[in-house]
Amino acid sequence: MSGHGDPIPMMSQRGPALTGEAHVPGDKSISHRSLILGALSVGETVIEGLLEGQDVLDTAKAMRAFGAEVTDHGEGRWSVHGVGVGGFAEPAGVIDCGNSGTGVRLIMGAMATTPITVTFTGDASLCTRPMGRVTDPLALFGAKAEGREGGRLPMTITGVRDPMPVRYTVPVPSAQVKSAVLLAGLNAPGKTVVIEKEATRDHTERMLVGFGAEITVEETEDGRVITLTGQPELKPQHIVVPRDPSSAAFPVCAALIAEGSDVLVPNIGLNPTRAGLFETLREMGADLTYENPREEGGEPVADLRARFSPDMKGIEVPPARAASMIDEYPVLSVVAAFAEGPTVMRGVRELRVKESDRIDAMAQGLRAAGVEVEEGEDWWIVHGLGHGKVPGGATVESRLDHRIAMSFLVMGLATNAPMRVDDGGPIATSFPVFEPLMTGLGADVRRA
Ligand SMILES: O=C(O)C1=C[C@@H](OP(=O)(O)O)[C@@H](O)[C@H](O)C1
Ligand SMILES: C=C(OP(=O)(O)O)C(=O)O
Repeated sequence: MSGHGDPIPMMSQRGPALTGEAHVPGDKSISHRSLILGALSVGETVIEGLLEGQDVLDTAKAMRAFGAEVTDHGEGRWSVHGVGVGGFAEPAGVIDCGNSGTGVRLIMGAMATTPITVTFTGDASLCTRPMGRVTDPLALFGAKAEGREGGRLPMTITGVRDPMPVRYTVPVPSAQVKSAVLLAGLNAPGKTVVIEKEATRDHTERMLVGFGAEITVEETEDGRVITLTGQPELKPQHIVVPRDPSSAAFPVCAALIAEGSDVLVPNIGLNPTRAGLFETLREMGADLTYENPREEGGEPVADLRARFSPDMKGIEVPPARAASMIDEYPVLSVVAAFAEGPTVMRGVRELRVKESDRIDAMAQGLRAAGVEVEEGEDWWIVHGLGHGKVPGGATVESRLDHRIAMSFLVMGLATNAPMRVDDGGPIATSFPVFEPLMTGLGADVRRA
């Protein structure tokens, strides 16, 4: 999907307290990886609870183009009949990853050590995002990339027949880059080593273990050292995708700011590489509890209970926590507007290269809604006004960015005047049931 349909203007406003249960969809990161690793296995992988957002559907389509048999059995149950490591066929057409950075970067890694030539593209947002961070390490294996200036899509990658294993220190905190190198390393002989100075989400490492690869992780002074032995035969898996903490963030934050609310968000994966937002909210004084904590599929899981929290205080978010909540800064900045005093967010340069420049998109929308924001290249400060004091009444551009659209629609549930976004269409990339889920809690969120 390189284009989007007509814009879908949406609005939200204060209404009754939010109550009830919010069953958010499957985790987007794990859904992409389930399809890709399933396609690289020999035999049939069954996936339950796959996120059926457009980003993941585009990855499913891509896996079919590489020769895997991908079947939708209904109600979130999918199967992938894989072609094995090194078994990708050359696709007949261009691989269009739509809006998805994760999709395009992981698939580039997965094909780079197979001798096929593949052209990748995406929508107007994805075509502005940097791909050099992935094609640089893929070149070390011997893959060649030709794209637009600045390493932008559309881009053609020619995979290498006799790849060399690599040792690579990831220069930016990015699970997508780390994962692309590991997926490329799957079809290189010997040991591929990836070093990350800051821990990022570790789903690829955990899932590779599940699929039967030989992979070790050592915590050292230089960071996390991940060693993968190439050319395994990956064994198909039965995967139950946990619910997405990044989607849970929206009903949780809505409940914290909307008067009188009490919402349960069951079965949320609390892998420490993903749970930074919830820790931050608790430090701000949010009434957010983890009920029924347990382990499922080797991951910590709990039911999140969020209640209206009128007395939250702004805090300095530890920069070391950034990677574990990188997609949650937009909605955190909304909560920060309703807390007392400044919330300081540093070490967040990566926010500038997401689906939009998220610091700029949020800062402009928050200012239009009457909230003071300061910003620098890798930091920003939201000056919270406190509960009941945020004016709102703005129309904000969502910039082809689902998280910007959802964040401002959450904001409108507690501002003095309604909030509008020019296009809620991108929400379907990660959280297609956002609108019915929020209205099911009692929120006044609608197409306008
Ligand atoms: O690996 C992943 O599944 C993701 C990694 C993160 O991106 P970066 O690797 O660019 O930080 C995150 O923002 C994205 O939503 C999903
Ligand atoms: C950054 C995101 O996704 P991606 O990089 O996959 O486009 C996101 O979902 O917030």
